[in-house]
Amino acid sequence: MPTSKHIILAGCGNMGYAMLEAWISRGGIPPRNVHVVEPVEALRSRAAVTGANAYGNIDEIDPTLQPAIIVVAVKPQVIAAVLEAYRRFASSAVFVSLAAGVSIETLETCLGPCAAMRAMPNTPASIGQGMTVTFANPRVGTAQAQRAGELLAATGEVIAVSSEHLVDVATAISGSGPAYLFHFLECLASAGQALGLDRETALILARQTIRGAAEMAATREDDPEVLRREVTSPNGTTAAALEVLMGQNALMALMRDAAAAAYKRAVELSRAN
Ligand SMILES: NC(=O)C1=CN([C@@H]2O[C@H](COP(=O)(O)OP(=O)(O)OC[C@H]3O[C@@H](n4cnc5c(N)ncnc54)[C@H](OP(=O)(O)O)[C@@H]3O)[C@@H](O)[C@H]2O)C=CC1
Ligand SMILES: O=C(O)[C@@H]1CCC=N1
Repeated sequence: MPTSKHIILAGCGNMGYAMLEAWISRGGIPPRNVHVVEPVEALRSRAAVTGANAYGNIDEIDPTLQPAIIVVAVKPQVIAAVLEAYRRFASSAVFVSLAAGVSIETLETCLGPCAAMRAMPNTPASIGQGMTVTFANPRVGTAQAQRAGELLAATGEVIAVSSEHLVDVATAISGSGPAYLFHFLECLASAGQALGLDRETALILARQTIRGAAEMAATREDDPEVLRREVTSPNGTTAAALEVLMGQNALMALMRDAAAAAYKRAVELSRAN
């Protein structure tokens, strides 16, 4: 039997669509090989614009279709109910679940014994700048792992971890991380407004500063501390600000608390599912 090239994407909301955009615009995946299942009409139409096949329900798919990979991008709270209809693919396809906190054990409870992976991506996947952390069960064969890895690599960097709980840790750092940065952007712009800039100018300054700093951090191999020190003149303006941010480890403690709260929630979700 020839190897199937078909991919099912179950759920095409924020994260599913970010992946779909990357697969088609950067990953060289022919849209005709992608089958999106999404009940929300507007999201289904958005997916169809990429050229992918779009269905409101898994039962609308050609019953003879044998997908190689099924990417599950529905909310953790509904995944068990959703997977029921996918059991028929459990003996042939590799399942890649993006759901935060949903364990491999839960996936296998829903699907029966199957090749199952967890992948924790983030929304910069849509522009090929994503970070995805993966963990696979032993049923995932070498060829399946390679094909799933290639699919995820179209969205940016991919790292495989050897312990499942590290996927929950990654959820708290890279999965949710873009939201922390977007909030930092909001905060920096708001500070600019408080000091007298209009909102539009404050956002331009904050956005380009974050873009430039992120690019520098990504392209230079120095420790971030080195980059920070380069900005900080002795007794200058940055030192004055960092005294507020770093005094008593203020931002460090806040960041650790925030990430710990995200991790705790991932663990709660794993118990609820
Ligand atoms: N957003 C992010 O940055 C990240 C999200 N994730 C994970 O990705 C998953 C999806 O998150 P996100 O995209 O934000 O959520 P969204 O709610 O934006 O997207 C999920 C979509 O799945 C749809 N859906 C519900 N039931 C089915 C079904 N039976 N078949 C197909 N689709 C269905 C939902 O419809 P309806 O609204 O009607 O229920 C919704 O449109 C979650 O498990 C999350 O943990 C992981 C990393 C990052
Ligand atoms: O907020 C969430 O639960 C999902 C998982 C990581 C990012 N978004």
